[in-house]
Amino acid sequence: MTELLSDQRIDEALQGLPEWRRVGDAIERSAELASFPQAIEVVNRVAERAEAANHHPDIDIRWRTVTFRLSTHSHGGITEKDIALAGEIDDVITDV
Ligand SMILES: C[C@H](O)[C@H](O)[C@H]1CNC2=NC(N)=NC(=O)C2=N1
Repeated sequence: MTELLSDQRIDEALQGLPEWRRVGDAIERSAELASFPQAIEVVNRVAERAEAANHHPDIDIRWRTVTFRLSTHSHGGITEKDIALAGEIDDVITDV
């Protein structure tokens, strides 16, 4: 059962996600890639992970900088689904 996380749990989870920060009812991180094509490659790989998880980030692409914002829209806030996908996004960025 997906539930909204407490502020304490969010803070704990962000300890393990040092690139991410809380922005209101979402968590967010940016990454600067080596090129625009590489930024798009990251977005495509994240899209595959998101589809597999049936959980989708908001994505902002500005040249080489990609910003991912995660919130569980159906719950209006941050759930474990956001924490899990954030970890997967970090893996994609590290591996690209
Ligand atoms: C019908 C489908 O399962 C839902 O709309 C999914 C799709 N992806 C989603 N992504 C996010 N971030 N939040 C959701 O509530 C959500 N719901």
